[in-house]
Amino acid sequence: MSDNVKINRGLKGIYFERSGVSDIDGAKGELSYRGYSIHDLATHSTFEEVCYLLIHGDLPTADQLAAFDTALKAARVLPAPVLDIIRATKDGHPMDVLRTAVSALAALEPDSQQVGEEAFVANGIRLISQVPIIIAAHDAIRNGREVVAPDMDLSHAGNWLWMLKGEKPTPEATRLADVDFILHAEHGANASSFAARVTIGTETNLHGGIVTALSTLAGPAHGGAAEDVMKMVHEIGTPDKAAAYVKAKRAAKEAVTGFGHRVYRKEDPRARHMREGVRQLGEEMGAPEWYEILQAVVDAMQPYARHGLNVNVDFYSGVIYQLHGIAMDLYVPIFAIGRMPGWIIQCIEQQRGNILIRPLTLYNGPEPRAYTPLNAR
Ligand SMILES: CC(=O)SCCNC(=O)CCNC(=O)[C@H](O)C(C)(C)COP(=O)(O)OP(=O)(O)OC[C@H]1O[C@@H](n2cnc3c(N)ncnc32)[C@H](O)[C@@H]1OP(=O)(O)O
Ligand SMILES: O=C([O-])CC(=O)C(=O)O
Repeated sequence: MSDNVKINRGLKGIYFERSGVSDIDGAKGELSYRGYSIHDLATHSTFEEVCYLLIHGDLPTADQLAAFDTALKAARVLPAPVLDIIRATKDGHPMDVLRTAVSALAALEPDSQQVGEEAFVANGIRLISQVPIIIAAHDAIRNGREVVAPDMDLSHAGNWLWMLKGEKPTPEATRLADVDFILHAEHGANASSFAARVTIGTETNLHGGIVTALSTLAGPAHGGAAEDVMKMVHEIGTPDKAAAYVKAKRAAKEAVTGFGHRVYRKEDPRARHMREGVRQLGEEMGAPEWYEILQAVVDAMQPYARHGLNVNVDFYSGVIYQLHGIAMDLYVPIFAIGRMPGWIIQCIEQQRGNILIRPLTLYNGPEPRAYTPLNAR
């Protein structure tokens, strides 16, 4: 095989498709959804509005938003066999349980087999509502609590917190979860969205794409980072130990989790909103030490920042969840709640004028050789 072929390992810097959904300027550290800055959306919008924006292309009018919200609320229901499957798998990692439950929905809900834009939008809206319910139901079941019934008066974020905890969330907690979902909603050709596109490229249904995306999100190099950051914070223990921790990691050439990004060379623009959330919440709850440990890690990583190594979105989110008393293994599923509209619209984009995604690998195995039968080896 030719030595002249250029291999783009990890598809670094490769454009494989056009997309009208989100724009990332990695050099400037900027992100927008459908032309709207992430900062404006995180400050002024709700997750429901952002879902509408991502899926339909424009911000909704009040009537459009009300109709969209009604459709989302109508979908706050799980078929009983899915709850049985959650019970049967309750001791697994919540991400495995979530993926299994979404797979079960594909088998149980006849509409899920349909393809085409209309079907993807309808099934997408249903899944946006079902995913947080699966996560909350699993957490209740594994802790021996009753599954909490959805509250149709609450927003998407409020209802998720209500079903998770069984108590009405404060407006502040609801808003923090809402902003977290907005910030995680969409991010171009990230690994899980790309994987979903590969699946949809074979002309399969939306549930298949979402199951692929969930599998891909789970790893520590992608959505699993928030959980790892929290483990790191616990391991460090106090701010004065952060510098030694970072030094040891760098000496061992190991990644400091929550830092680094394939595209951003400046700070991930989403991190600023999460940082402010951690700082404020920590102060309000009389637990400022978590923020202080995180900032001590940031200080210790300063020498590497000039190489483009900065915090990413997952650096701060874990501490927010911890302050809310949410179990560490739920951090990746929470990311999935936020990323649902991004996956859905990318699956929709992929199937418009679809092309099978099928790159090449350059063979570097053994030269052709004679086959030896088993009894002669
Ligand atoms: C929502 C998200 O998915 S955001 C990402 C969440 N993941 C994490 O936080 C895990 C930690 N980070 C990482 O593992 C990586 O930065 C990734 C996987 C996110 C991106 O990786 P890549 O784009 O492949 O970057 P790459 O691995 O080429 O790194 C470039 C250089 O920065 C270094 N580097 C990258 N990330 C880190 C890190 N977190 N800590 C220390 N060094 C790092 C690499 O060692 C490499 O150095 P070298 O050029 O001297 O070999
Ligand atoms: O874009 C990426 O590679 C990872 C990321 O930040 C995300 O999915 O939000």
